[in-house]
Amino acid sequence: MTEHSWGHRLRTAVRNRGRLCVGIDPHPPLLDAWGLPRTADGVARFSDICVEAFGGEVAVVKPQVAFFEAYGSAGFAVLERTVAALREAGTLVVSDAKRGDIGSTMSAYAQAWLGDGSPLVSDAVTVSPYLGFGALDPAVTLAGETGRGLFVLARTSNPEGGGLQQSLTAGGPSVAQSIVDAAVAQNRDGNDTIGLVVGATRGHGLDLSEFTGPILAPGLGAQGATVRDLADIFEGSRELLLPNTSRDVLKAGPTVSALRAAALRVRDEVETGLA
Ligand SMILES: O=C(O)c1cc(=O)[nH]c(=O)n1[C@@H]1O[C@H](COP(=O)(O)O)[C@@H](O)[C@H]1O
Repeated sequence: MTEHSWGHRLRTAVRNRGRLCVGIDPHPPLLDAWGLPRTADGVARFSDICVEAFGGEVAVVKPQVAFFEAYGSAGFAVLERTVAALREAGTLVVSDAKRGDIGSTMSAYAQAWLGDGSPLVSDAVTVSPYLGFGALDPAVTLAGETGRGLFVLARTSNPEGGGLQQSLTAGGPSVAQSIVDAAVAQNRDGNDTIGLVVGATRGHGLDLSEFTGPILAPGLGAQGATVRDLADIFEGSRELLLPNTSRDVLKAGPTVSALRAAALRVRDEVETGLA
């Protein structure tokens, strides 16, 4: 593993600041609760508060792109500033864009989220493998070259995911397991460029024993998963487990101090529960 690699950068961040990944999801009802307008300016204020509360405090922050995209170019401008400010503060940013397309188009998405000099450049991006894992190749290559990462959806936290993800491929393993296996093969260079998304809301039924990369586990809090569930579900694959929570922390806003305290409390609970 090189010092420049995503796996190395992430391990260092987690060692210094814990493994919790806090989401920035400016849902319209949260804007209301924070006394902010449902406009790009409201999202900007929301994001500034989050940057102040989480930047340099937690290892990883995951802005959910949809809540910015909803306001068009003004929303994207807020997202650009938010991502840059968090990275400037030393927090790793996983942009939750869930991109996935045919290879030639995937290359453009990869440039947008992982390319040096792109206005939206992030440390990692979430991607969907459901156009075929191989279609992600341009993003895999660029991430490897730039020391950035991908989080590939394998077994999602939502109840609707199972029908597709648990169905069996022609070769035998489930669709979700075939994604895990492809990620294991890609990570053989030791850089752990490929992470997986595996929800914390139920048993995943996957064999993760050969997977050494990061596992982003959403579902903690608002979707019902507890720290105890994380410990049970991810027994044996906890080294780079990054539990994600968004609304459960964000509901503590709008003051910076309350928001930061909520994030650090969940972070500490997670550290204790997974020790
Ligand atoms: O890729 C994701 O981050 C993701 C995958 C998944 O399986 N489930 C899931 O909830 N997420 C995201 O994780 C966040 C969860 O938010 P809360 O339910 O508020 O904690 C949202 O931004 C979701 O889009």
